Amino acid sequence: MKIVADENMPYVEALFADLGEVVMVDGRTLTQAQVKDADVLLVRSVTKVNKSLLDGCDRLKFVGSATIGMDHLDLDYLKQRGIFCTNAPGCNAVAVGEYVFNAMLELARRFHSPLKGKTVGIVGAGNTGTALQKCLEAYGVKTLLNDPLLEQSGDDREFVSLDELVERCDVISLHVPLTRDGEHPTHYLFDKARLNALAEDTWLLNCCRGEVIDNRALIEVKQQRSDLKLVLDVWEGEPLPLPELVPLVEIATPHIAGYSLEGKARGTFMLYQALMAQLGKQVDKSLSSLLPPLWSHQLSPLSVPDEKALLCLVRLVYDLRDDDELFRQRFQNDKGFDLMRKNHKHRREFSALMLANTAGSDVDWLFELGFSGVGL
Ligand SMILES: NC(=O)c1ccc[n+]([C@@H]2O[C@H](COP(=O)([O-])OP(=O)(O)OC[C@H]3O[C@@H](n4cnc5c(N)ncnc54)[C@H](O)[C@@H]3O)[C@@H](O)[C@H]2O)c1
Ligand SMILES: O=C(O)[C@H](O)[C@H](O)COP(=O)(O)O
Repeated sequence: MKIVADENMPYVEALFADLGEVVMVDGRTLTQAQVKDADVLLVRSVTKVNKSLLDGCDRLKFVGSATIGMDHLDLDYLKQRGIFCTNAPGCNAVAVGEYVFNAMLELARRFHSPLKGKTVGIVGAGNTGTALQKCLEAYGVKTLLNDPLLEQSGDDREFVSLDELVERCDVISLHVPLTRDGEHPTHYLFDKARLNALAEDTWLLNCCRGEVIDNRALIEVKQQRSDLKLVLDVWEGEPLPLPELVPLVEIATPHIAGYSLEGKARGTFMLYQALMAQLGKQVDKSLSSLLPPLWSHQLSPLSVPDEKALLCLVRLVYDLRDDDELFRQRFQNDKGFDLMRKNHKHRREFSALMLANTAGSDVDWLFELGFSGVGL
């Protein structure tokens, strides 16, 4: 069996080498010739899997994407060809939730405007939106949710309309798939009119897909409104964001919100499980055996952290300012965006940090936030 896999997918050798020949490729530039004799194709979001890539790939039986987004996959074509296709929903939800929470704490510190006390609107309350909601609720921040599809499906959380969310929230974070059809398309969901409707001093964060915001309109609006604060991890036209937009953004990163070591490993492992099921084989490897152990050092908070101390704790796990700085230096270099993603130093999730000696102190909410506790 020949398995062709994106080189930005960790643990492929460890999980798939028993099953056949593994060939690692650059997913962005993958060609038909490289996939021609593959039985299994493992991709990330940068590979468009469609007729022009797969025409003539007669042996292909399995396509797996180690992502939640599926907008790069031509599902109708794959179905028509009878090629099994799967993705990895939820694999990077914690990573995205923690990235966004982290970014909000950074904005709060930079603009002397505490996160505690604000109302945060979450547009799209699926895996990543819910992970963010969990962090915010652990910290005691009020959230409003907008998700017409979940609302219609009977999800028992409380939902509001997008107009109401925009009107009532101090902070808005986007967590929807990129869709162009159906009753609730998300392409340019934040167009010029909606951007203009944002309340004064709104913080707008986008970690889902660049095209959910009209980026040209965003430039125009932001040039008129210095009160708006932006965090963008995703960009229209990736890997070439509009260069005028980057300096207008407070925190700018190259589509790495989901790039925790745990998140990427979960993505590969979910594809391994799916392929084993397709082959009728037993899963004989475990995710925990692949991941490095939790950090051996433990931290003993002496008192309940205030927002500044919480940010220090969060920065200890992942200092978002490093990626922001690097991105500004490199995004215009040849392949700068993709190289930064390829060489991204895997960050851990909050759970890698063990908090000790917390008995008796009022810090249970830190465990709700995701940190590990000795003996928990
Ligand atoms: N930056 C990153 O690294 C990164 C990582 C993970 C996911 N993503 C992107 O974020 C998206 C969301 O990820 P997820 O794991 O939460 O997906 P998910 O499918 O679990 O949740 C998406 C939610 O959005 C809702 N939705 C769809 N259309 C909507 C609309 N018009 N208005 C409001 N809600 C709507 C859906 O009902 C669903 O509940 C993915 O599709 C992917 O494109 C980016
Ligand atoms: O849809 C997702 O899950 C993420 O956007 C995706 O994982 C980002 O990483 P990539 O697949 O582009 O490496």
